[in-house]
Amino acid sequence: MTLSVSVRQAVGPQDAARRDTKGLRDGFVIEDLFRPGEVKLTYSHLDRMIVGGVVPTTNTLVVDSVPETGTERFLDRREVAIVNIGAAGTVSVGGKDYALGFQEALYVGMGGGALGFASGDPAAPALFYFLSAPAHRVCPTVHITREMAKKVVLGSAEESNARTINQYVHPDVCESCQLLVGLTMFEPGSVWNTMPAHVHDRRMEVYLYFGMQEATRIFHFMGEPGETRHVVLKNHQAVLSPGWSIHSGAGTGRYAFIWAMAGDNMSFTDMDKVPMDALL
Ligand SMILES: O=C[C@H](O)[C@@H](O)CC(=O)C(=O)O
Ligand SMILES: [Zn+2]
Repeated sequence: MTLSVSVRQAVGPQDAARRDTKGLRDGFVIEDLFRPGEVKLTYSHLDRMIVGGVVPTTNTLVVDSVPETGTERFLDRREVAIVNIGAAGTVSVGGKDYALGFQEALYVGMGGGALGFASGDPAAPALFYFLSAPAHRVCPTVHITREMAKKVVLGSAEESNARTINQYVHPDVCESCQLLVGLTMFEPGSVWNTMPAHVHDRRMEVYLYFGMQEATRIFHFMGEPGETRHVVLKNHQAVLSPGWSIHSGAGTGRYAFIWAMAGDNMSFTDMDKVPMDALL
């Protein structure tokens, strides 16, 4: 089977607070996204976000019909954003090809048609990170280059969190219905993301950590501010964040991450900052 879908039901805060490590990981961590020759999708019931990895090798991989959506074609009532975190590859949308280099993205609007994924070199495949949310109108397909991203510089070396948030799918860069997607990169030696932490009950969020050495680990903090837990993540693992949960991590070495959100509004700055005193 080249396309597989696993479903994650929503987990509430009281349930999450009682879970052990395995229970937390089963609910929130996506461990195995990028398998050569496969499309691996996770259908989350958090705002119905679909999170996946597509790694074409010798053959083109196609995403066109996914039974879990209950629609004839995958994009009939959905939009998708694809970010390439591997070697050069091509995404075709309804027959039109878009060459996507490292850290380039493609937004495809509702009704875009079949998606085809190919790698330039099967021995050094593209790694397509795939994010899809329900959509209500057609927005144009946009190839988003690294230069097009809107850059927000945050943090400081003293706080170990000097970083740049590159906003890719964002109202100032590329129109979408629900999806907000970007890529956060760090200055050398800075390892903390999103601290002070925040929540946004209006939107879910998912982080994909990448660009890490084999031995590097992320300690990702989640949970209600007064009831925090951590999960330990390796390179290329993702973690789902419900609206009630903080989402902040520290790496034992260099990393980058892709954040993506879907939900009730498109306002990136609509966050409820969590005072440090509220964290327990
Ligand atoms: O709601 C927005 C998200 O949590 C991220 O954009 C935060 C982030 O990239 C960072 O602070 O490093
Ligand atoms: Zn957030």
